[in-house]
Amino acid sequence: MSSTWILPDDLVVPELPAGHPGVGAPMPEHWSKCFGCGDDQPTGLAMQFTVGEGLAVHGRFEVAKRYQGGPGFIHGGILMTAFDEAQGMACNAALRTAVVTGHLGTDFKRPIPLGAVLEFTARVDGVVRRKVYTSSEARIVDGPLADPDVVVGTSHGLFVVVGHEHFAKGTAFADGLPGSGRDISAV
Ligand SMILES: CCCCCCCC/C=C\CCCCCCCC(=O)SCCNC(=O)CCNC(=O)[C@H](O)C(C)(C)COP(=O)(O)OP(=O)(O)OC[C@H]1O[C@@H](n2cnc3c(N)ncnc32)[C@H](O)[C@@H]1OP(=O)(O)O
Repeated sequence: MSSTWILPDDLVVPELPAGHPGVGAPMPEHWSKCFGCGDDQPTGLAMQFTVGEGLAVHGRFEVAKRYQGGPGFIHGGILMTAFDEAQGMACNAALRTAVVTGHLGTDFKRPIPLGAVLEFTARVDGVVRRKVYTSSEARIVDGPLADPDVVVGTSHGLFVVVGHEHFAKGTAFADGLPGSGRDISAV
């Protein structure tokens, strides 16, 4: 069973941005302190991304023991976090602008064991004004229960393009600030 997600009739599929790197090119973290992709966030997922076909990206992470929900399996909120990050990175690659998550819906299709290496394929399906419609699926590609033909989870999300003023509101509470080329990046 899967939840329903209807794309709007006025959806516009964006062109690839100029200078878009080729399929397989590594994508840097968008910020070193990000819980999803940062390399300076010790409890985070440290997801790693590469450019996919068209408006898609691929992301990976290994399910560490600290991400346990029920005994032996990933916590559902961690899987949603990984989908959030993957779909946000797809927006970043396709549009090269800052976005935040407005809505995210996930179908949990199979239990995912600790130690599994998950691969996510996430893409931008289209844009309406500031709204960016995205989708993603996850597979276990290594470790326990690995089977790249089985989709273990799917996600649909609506991201919203925001300006710098959105993040300016958070600077007083921030743990570090993205300020250099290393700290924050587009593809
Ligand atoms: C994360 C840090 C990144 C830092 C650096 C970024 C650079 C890198 C760039 C990219 C990489 C991305 C990788 C990140 C991955 C993780 C992302 C997250 O987890 S983000 C955290 C969770 N999300 C929030 O905290 C949003 C909280 N919500 C808000 O701030 C506002 O509600 C916001 C901005 C989403 C919309 O507010 P308004 O006032 O600007 O705009 P209005 O007019 O309300 O909405 C615009 C359109 O969107 C629709 N909309 C808004 N929310 C919706 C919803 N929940 N469902 C359906 N439609 C929604 C509205 O109906 C409207 O549509 P109509 O154009 O009129 O048709």
